[in-house]
Order: sequence, then C-alpha cells, then structure tokens
Amino acid sequence: MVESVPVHLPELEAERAFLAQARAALVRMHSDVLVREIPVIGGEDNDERFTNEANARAHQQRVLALVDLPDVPLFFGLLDYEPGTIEGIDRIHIGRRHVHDGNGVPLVIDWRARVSVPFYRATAGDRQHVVLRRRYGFSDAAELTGFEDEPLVGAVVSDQADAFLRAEIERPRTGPMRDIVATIQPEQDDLVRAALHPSVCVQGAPGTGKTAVGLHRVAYLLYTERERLSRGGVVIVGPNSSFLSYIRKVLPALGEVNVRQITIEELITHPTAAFDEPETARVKGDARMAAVLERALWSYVGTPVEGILYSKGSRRFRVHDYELAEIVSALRGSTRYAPGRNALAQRVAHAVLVQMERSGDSPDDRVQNAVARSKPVKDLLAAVWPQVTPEQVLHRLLSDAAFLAESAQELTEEERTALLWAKPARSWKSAKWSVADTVLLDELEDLIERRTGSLGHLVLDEAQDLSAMQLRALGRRCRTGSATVLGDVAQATTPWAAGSWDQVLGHLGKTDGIVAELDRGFRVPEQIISFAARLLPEIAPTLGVPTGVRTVADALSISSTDDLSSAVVTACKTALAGEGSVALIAADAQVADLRDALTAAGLQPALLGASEDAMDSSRLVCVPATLAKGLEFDAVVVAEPARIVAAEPRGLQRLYVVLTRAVSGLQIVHTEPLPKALDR
Ligand SMILES: Nc1ncnc2c1ncn2[C@@H]1O[C@H](COP(=O)(O)OP(=O)(O)OP(=O)(O)O)[C@@H](O)[C@H]1O
Repeated sequence: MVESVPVHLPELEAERAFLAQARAALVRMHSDVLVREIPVIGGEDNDERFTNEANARAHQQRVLALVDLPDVPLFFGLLDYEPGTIEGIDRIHIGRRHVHDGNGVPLVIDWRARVSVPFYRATAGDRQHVVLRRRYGFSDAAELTGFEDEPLVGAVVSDQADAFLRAEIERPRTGPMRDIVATIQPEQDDLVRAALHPSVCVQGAPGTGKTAVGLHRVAYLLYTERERLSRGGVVIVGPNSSFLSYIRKVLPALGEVNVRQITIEELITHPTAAFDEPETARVKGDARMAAVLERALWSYVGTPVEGILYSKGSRRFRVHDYELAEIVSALRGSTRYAPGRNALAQRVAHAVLVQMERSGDSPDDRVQNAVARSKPVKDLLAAVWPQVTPEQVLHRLLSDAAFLAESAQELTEEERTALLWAKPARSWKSAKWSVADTVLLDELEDLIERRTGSLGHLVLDEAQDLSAMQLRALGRRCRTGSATVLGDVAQATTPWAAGSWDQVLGHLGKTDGIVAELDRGFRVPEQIISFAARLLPEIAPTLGVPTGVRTVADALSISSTDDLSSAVVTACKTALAGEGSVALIAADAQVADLRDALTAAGLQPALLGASEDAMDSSRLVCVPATLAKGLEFDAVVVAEPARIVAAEPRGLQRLYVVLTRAVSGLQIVHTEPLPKALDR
C-alpha cells in the first residue's frame, strides 16, 4: 500500500466514489444476511438437530465474513481486459472478497476467482488478454490515497511492480502479521493456487513468504473447495502461541473466520506434567518408536495353553487349545488390537456354535453373542488378549528395562537407557507424561483402535521442527485430507527433527506430496541475509544461499562493547527513532535483565510470551530467542550471539533464526566474541 502515488485527481475522485459505493454495497449484503431467516427443520432427533446447528453456524460465519473491517481496504487492484474477453464487463476491481450491488452486478471480484489470476500473472510478454493493471495505495485507515497504472501494451514501464512490492514490504509494522494479497508474487501464486491434492511441501529460506503462502493457500482452497473442506475442516498448526497470535488476523482479513490455528500440543490433547532431556525426547520422537510400540503392544497377546469348556444345561462344548491358538495366530496383526480382541471372542463363540449345530441345535446370533460374553470366553481373553490402555503399555515400556529391551530391538543400549525413567511412577495411573510421551500415547491409541474421521486440510508451519512421531500423529488426523507443509531445514532447532522433506512427507503419510522451493527473500535486506548465510555451511550445507530482493542502506551494524545493557539500551533507542516495530532478541536467560535495563531507561518494553497481545501493545518487544521463530520486526537488536549459540545443542540454527527477523535494520551488540562462522 503506497501512500502517495501521483495520479490525475478527477480519476482518483471517481475511484474514491467507487470505493464508497462498494462499501455501501457490502454493508447492505451484511444486513441482508443478518436479517435472513435461518431455516429450521422441525423434530428433535440427532440428524435434525445436527442440520439445524450446521445451518445456524453457516449463517453466523457468513455474517462474520461480510463484516467490513474498517482498516482493510475493500479492493487493491484493477484489471482492464481487452473488450469482449469477459461477458458484460471489461474492467474489474479485485479485492479480498466478492461484493455486488443490489441487482447482483459484481463491484469487487474476489482475488481467488479465475478472472483475478492475471492480476498476479500477466506480463507484457504474456498479457492474458489484459491491457492495464492498476494498483492502489491506501492510508493505514484504508483511505484511498492514489494508484499506479501499469499498461501491458505499448510503452511498458517494467519496474513499477517491484517498487510497489518494496513499498508494501517496508510499510512499518504495527501489531500482527498482515496479508500480502495485493502483491503475491508469481512463484508464490503457483503454490497458493495449487490443487487441494496432492499435498504441497515448501522449503524456503527465512522471509521467502512460506507462512504467507500457507495462509493465502488456505483462503484459496476454502474458496474453491468449500464444500469438501467444510466436512473435515481445516487446521493450521504453528510452533507456539506467540506465533499463532502473530498470524491470527491474516485469514479473518481475507474473509475466512472458520479455521482453527493451534499448536500440536493443542491438537493432541493429553495433559503433560513432565519434561524430557533432549536425548530422551529425540529417541521418543524417532520413527523407530513406531515399531517399538507396536511390538510392545502385541506382546500382550499370548498363546492359549488350554482349551475352554462352555456349558449349556447339561451339555458341554469344548474348544481345544490348538484350535484357540490357530484363531489367535490368524487374528494377530491382521487387525487393530481392540477389534482383534472382539473378533477373538466372536470366533471362539462361533466354534462353540458350530458344535451346537452339529449336536442338533439351531442357535442364532443372540446365542453367539451370549457365548462371546460368557465367563470361559472372558477368562480366555483376560489370559491371552487382555484389555490394555496406551498408558499401561507406555508406563511398562519406560519403567521395565527387560520389557523395553525385548520390545526395542532396533534401539541401541544407550537409547534404551535414555528412555527409561530414573524414578518410575508406581502405576500407570500416577505416571506424569511429557509432550513426547503424549505423542507415543497417541500412536498406541491408534494401534489399539483406529482413529476415525479426517481433516480436509492440514497446514504445518515450521514443520522442520516436528519429530517423525509427531508427523505420524498429525497424518493420522488427516488420513484422507491433504497437507501444506512449510519449513526451512536450516532453521531446525529441535534435536528430534525428522530430516529431509521426503522423509517428512513419508511420516505424514503423504508420499505423493510435491516439494517446492522458494528462494527470494522478501523480509530481510540482502546485506543481512548474506551475513546470516555465513552460518549455512555449518548448519545446512546442502542448501543454496538465499537472496534478498532488496538492499537497505545501513541495514546491518555490529558493535563490540564492555557494557552490554547500556549498549542494548542505546541500540533500542536508535531503532525506536525509526518507524515501526522493534525487537530486542537475546538468549532466554538474558532477557529479564536486559528488559529491566530497558525499563530503567524509560522505554517500556513488552515481553513476548507474557501476554497474547505483547506485539500489539508496545512498539518495543523483548523476545526470548526460543520464541523468535516465524516472527518479524522492522528493526531488531540482537544481544550477545555467543550466548544464544551456547544455550542449546542447535544454537547456531537458533542464531540463524534470530538474525533473520529484521525487515529494515539489524544491530548486533556483543561483549563476547562472535561465533567463528560469523566473524569473517
Ligand atoms: N509477495 C509479497 N508481498 C509483500 N510482502 C511479502 C510477500 N511475500 C512475503 N512478504 C512479506 O515477507 C515477510 C516474510 O513472510 P513470511 O513470514 O511468510 O516468511 P517465511 O518464509 O514464513 O519466513 P520464516 O522462515 O522466517 O518463518 C512478511 O512480512 C510477508 O508479509
């Protein structure tokens, strides 16, 4: 959104009048929906209640989607088509949603519609029937301030789009992330508009627009596949609540209010009360754990050593041990654990029924069910196919070294030792589970009884940090749906990260997914990205060096000092003299002291993670390094890189994340030497 674009005034006035007309039309559309009666089906059975609730929900969402957000411009672009290309109209305004007048004549066309595509894709060489593209500038209050025309025929000025993009990227940040719908780039548009199936996986350097692409893709898919997706729903999984809070406004601004944005812990809803050492968490997240859990669970199924005797009146029916053994062995592994148990009871009952028939009876299903529930059969089940809970199996696995050794042949002895609890809880009921444990419990749950239902679409942001077992748990929730997987292997900070993107897709159960790469960095100025990229040979040697699309004068400064606090205060004051958001990022353990120093200097910094709206409430935010992922600020001050590196096993990756958060300027302040890779 460019604020001052020189334009011919009467035409600007006409555009303003059109904007006012479109706004009035949207208000009317909103009030039409508001007063429209929601159809109610009579009756109180479950189907009718479900339909009535679904209708009410759909109505509510439609009402919300039509709210005119005062600070979001209703359109951002315009296309003039060659006459006759589209029936009835040659000129379309493109906006975040569709607006029509009282007669159904479109005033603003949704950016997701097919006729809007050339706004993002047409070039002088491939005009797609477009003769002119117009881009509008708005003030922060969404007032139309100007526009810029890009003719695609005749004398073509080629750098206008770039200037517009640059202005849009550099518009000072206040509060949460905003949409990029006015300036989506062609390589991003390819991914945004990719079909629902197969799944898409995007590897991209910092600031290449992965998160933006994921969010706009969701909006696009909800537009083209609303019916299909409304059944299973769409979920976006992000790394933590600060990140989710940062992205929360993008989809509503695009008119999509019905997408859950949550962390993986919120998706796998098992309470946690324990923490793992990194090596323990790594082993628990390893794909080999799937086989370990499967073996552990099935080891509960034994071999019958004696037959059973079923009595009915004075008659006795016997099923021999070898017959039982045959039934058990046929069932073992051919179904999930719980249905296998039920099937065992039914097959044994059937064997009894066959004998009853042979002796002249004609028993029916009810008799078979009665036999399946009888004491001899129950005793058999308890002995050879006992009922188990995920908690029981995992508790035994993590506390019983012999059981673990038997179940976990694929792990090394050191890995098994890392798994065993130092002080096991007495019973599975009192066990305290860690985050990694809850994922194992989730796997066991599915081995016992298949999870039903599937999301329509799942977006995984910062997916490079997920473990194989987490990916399996996520994939189970989206068995028939598709996924958008976003990440950067150079930013993998967890010791349990699953590995290459092909492996990630494999664990997720989406082996048909396509892997694409974004390599133009929009956020970070070239000088900063090439400085941060000095770390790449150490942290991700296979990745190419990213490029920045912009250079910014004096974007990077590095100062060595004896007094960290006062140097940080000075750097933050310098940054605050500019426009937009400012972050101080430091090792988690140093944040409190530095924040005190900033407060003492009268700067009133907010603390990220302390409240939902930390990034909305103050221009200056103190950010613990472990929460910086996915975020961005106009200016960033990084304190003591060496401490950030020393704080964790993948400290260099963390530093790479931290160094790539700035849109305009990065100041590095240090007392200790910089990490070797940077200090060239
Ligand atoms: N086409 C675009 N037009 C305008 N701004 C863009 C465009 N693409 C990306 N940006 C901006 O660049 C910044 C980085 O985008 P985003 O956060 O999506 O990148 P990312 O690849 O997810 O980064 P990271 O790896 O650091 O999480 C955002 O401010 C985004 O709005």
